[in-house]
Amino acid sequence: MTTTSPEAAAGPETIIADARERIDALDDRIIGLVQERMAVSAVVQQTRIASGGRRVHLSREMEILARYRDALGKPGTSLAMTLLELSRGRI
Ligand SMILES: O=C(O)C(=O)C[C@]1(C(=O)O)C=C[C@@H](O)C=C1
Repeated sequence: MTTTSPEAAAGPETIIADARERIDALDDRIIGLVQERMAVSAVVQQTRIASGGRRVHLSREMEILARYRDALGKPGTSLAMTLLELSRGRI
């Protein structure tokens, strides 16, 4: 008797449509997390500015860039730069 996985039985169009649904759901969650990150970052920046500091904290940004690069390689650095730009605006 041969066994067939549900994926193999489904056919390529169904597999692709199902996977795209999962990708859309993941993107919704990622966008929500980015928006949450922006809101939390705004709290940090506003608190620092209100106590006489600057909006930007470069050594903290270096830690974040290194974290993303270590996890995702060179494109991770670009992703972290985009997240930082979304969170604190352009510098
Ligand atoms: O961690 C901080 O001190 C922040 O202000 C947050 C944050 C960030 O979005 O990660 C934003 C601006 C700073 O330049 C560094 C980091």
